[in-house]
Amino acid sequence: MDLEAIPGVGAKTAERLAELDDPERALREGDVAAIARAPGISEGRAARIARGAIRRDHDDPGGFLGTDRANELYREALALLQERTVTDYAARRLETIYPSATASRIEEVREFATAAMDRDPDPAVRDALADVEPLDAPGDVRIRDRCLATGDAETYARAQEAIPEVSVELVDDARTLSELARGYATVIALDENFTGVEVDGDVRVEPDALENPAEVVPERVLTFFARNRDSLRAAAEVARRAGIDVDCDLDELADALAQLDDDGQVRGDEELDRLTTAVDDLDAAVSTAESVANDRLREAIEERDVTIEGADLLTLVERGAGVDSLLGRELADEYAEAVAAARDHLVDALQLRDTESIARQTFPDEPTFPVERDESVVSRLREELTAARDRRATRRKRELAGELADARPAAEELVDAALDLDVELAVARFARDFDCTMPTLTNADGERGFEIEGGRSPLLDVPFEAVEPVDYGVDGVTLLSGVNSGGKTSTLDLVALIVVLAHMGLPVPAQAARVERLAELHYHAKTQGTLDAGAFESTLREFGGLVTGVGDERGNGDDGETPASARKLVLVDELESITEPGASAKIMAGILEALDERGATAVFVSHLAREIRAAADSDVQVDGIQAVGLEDGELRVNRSPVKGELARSTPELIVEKLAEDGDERSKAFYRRLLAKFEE
Ligand SMILES: Nc1ncnc2c1ncn2[C@@H]1O[C@H](COP(=O)(O)OP(=O)(O)OP(=O)(O)O)[C@@H](O)[C@H]1O
Repeated sequence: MDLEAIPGVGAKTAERLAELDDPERALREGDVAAIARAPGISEGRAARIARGAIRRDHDDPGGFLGTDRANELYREALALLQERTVTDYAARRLETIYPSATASRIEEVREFATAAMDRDPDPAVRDALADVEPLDAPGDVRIRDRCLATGDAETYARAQEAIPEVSVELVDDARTLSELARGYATVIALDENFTGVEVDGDVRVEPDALENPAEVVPERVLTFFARNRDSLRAAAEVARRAGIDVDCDLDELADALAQLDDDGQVRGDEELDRLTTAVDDLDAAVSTAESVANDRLREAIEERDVTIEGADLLTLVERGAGVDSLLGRELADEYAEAVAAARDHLVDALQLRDTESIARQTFPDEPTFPVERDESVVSRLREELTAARDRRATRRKRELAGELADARPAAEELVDAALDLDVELAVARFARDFDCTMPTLTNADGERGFEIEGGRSPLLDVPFEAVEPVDYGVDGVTLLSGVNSGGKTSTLDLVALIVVLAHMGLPVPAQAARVERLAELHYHAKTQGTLDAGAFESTLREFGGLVTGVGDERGNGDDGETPASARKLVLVDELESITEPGASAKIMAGILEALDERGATAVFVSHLAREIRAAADSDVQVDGIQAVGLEDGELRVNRSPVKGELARSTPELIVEKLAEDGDERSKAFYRRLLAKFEE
C-alpha cells in the first residue's frame, strides 16, 4: 500500500506509519487507536489519517463541511455518539464516521448503522465492556537464559528477525558452542552439522526452531496472554452476555488464562508450586531442622548422668579427643534419633521427593554437638531443586504456550468483536435516546432539498423530552421568518444536524426525513453586530464565492441534471446584522436570486423578509414560524414553519393585542399602528 497516496499523509507521516506492526490493516479497518501508536501521531491526527484512507478508498473528494458552523454541528453530533461509548477505542473509532458526499461511503456506514440499530444496548454488556481494551502486543520480552547459535550468516539474520526475544550467536565449531553452553542455560543450535557434537550442558540441535518460535520462546505467547488477560476476560464476558458469535472457545480460554499470572508465569501447577516453595524455603527449613536436632539432643544430654571410668577419661584426654567422642560413645542412639528427626523435618517441610536422599545427607552421621548442616550438601540440594523447578516451569510454559499459540487469532478476533460492538451499541443508544430513523437520501434525479417530519433536535437548551417536534421541508430557496425566540436558529440547527447525520450514514432524530445527497453544506451562523468595512467586504466575498461555486456545472451532464458535486445546501442565520437594514435586504435579495438561478437549496433566516421580498426581482418564497397567541405575556409558538406565510413579528403581535383591548380612542391608535405593519 502506498501510504503517501492517502490524503493528508506526506513522506514523514508515511515513514512513521510504516513503523506500525500492520499499517495496512490499521488503515483499512480505521483502527484509530492502532494508528495513534505510530511515533509522533496524536489521536486527533490518527483519526484524520483514518478518514483520509477511507476517502481514498471511496474516491471521496471531501470538503462536505463548508463552514465553521457546519463543522461545529458535525462535532456536536459526534460528541453525542461518543458520549454513548464505553471504551476509548469506540470513541476514537467513531471519528472515522464523517459526512461524505460519496454514495458508496454513505451506503457503507448506513449498512453498519442499520444493523447496529437492532442491537440491544443491555446495561450488563455495557458493564462488561468497561475492561475491554485493544490488545497490546508486548514488544519488550527479552529472554536471557537461552540463545540461538548458527555458523551461517543468512540463518543468523533470519533468526534475529524471527525470534528477536533471544540473542543469536555466531559459532564456528564445537569449541565456541561449548563456550556458549557455559553462559546460557540452553543453547539451540540451528545448523544440522552440529548434530552429534558432544558438548557439556543443555545444547539442542533444532534446525526447524525458527518455524516454531512458540517452542523456543513460549514467553512470547504467554506474555501476550498475561498482559491482555483482563481485556480478554472482559471481552469473553461481553461475548457471553451479548450472545455474539465468536470463533473462540470461551471456556477453554478462561481455563488457559487461569493458569497464567501477571508476569506470564504458569500458576496452579502443584508440582511447580512444590518445587518453587522448596527452593524459597530451603534455608529456613534447614535452620529449623537444625534446631529440631539440637533441642532433642540438648534435652537428652540434660537428662543423662554420664559415668565414665577414670582410665577411659584419661585415654580420651591424652588423645586430645573432644566431647564429641564422648557423645558418640555415650549418646550414639540419642544422636541418631535427633538427626533422624531433623532429616525427617527437612524432607517433610519441603515435601521433597527426588532429592530426598541428598537432603538426608545435610546432617552428618558422626555425632557432633551442636548439630550443624553440611553447607556443600545444602548447595547441592539447592542446585538440584532449582534445576528441577526450572525444568518443570519450562515444560509447563511450553505446554501452555502450545495450547494458547493457536488461540491467539481467535482471541484477537474476540476483543475486536467486543470493541466493535461498543461502536454499534453507541449508535443503537443514540438512535433510541433521540427517537431516530434512517433518513432517505435522494440522488441526482430524485427530489431536491430536504423534508423533515417530527424532527427533534438533541442540541437544544431544553431536556429532550420537552423538545417539540418540527415539520419542515424546503426545495429551492426560501426565507424563514418568525417571532423572536420562535425557534428559527434551532430550526436551522435541526436541518443542519439531520443533513450532517444523513451524510454520515447515520440515523437522524426525526419520525421521517428525506435529504438530497449533497456535495457541501454551508451553514453561516448569526453574526454578532455590524461588521466594519473590512470584515463586511470579506463576508461579501465569501458569499460571492459560494454563489458562483454553486451549480456551475449545471447542464454539463448528458441528462442536463445538476451533477452531485455542484449540489450545495446553504443555511444562513440573520445575515442582516452584518450591516444597516436597507443595504442588508438588498444584498440578501441578490444572493437569494443568484442561488435560486443556480438550483441550490437555501434557507435564510431573517427578520427582514418583507424588505428582501420587496428588493428581489423574482418571487421569493417566505416561510414563517408563527406565534399562535400571547399567553400571560408569553408567546405560544408553532415550532413548525408554515410554508408561504410571513410570520408576524413579536411587536406586531403586541400591537395587535393592544388594538383589541382598551377604550375606543386607544384602540384606534393601535389599529393605525397595525395598519403600518400590514402595508
Ligand atoms: N422545537 C423546540 N422545542 C422546544 N423548545 C424550543 C424549540 N425550538 C426552540 N425552542 C426554545 O426556544 C428558544 C429560542 O429558540 P431560537 O434561538 O432558535 O429562536 P430564534 O427564533 O432563532 O430567536 P431570535 O429571534 O432571537 O433569533 C430555544 O433556546 C429553546 O429553548
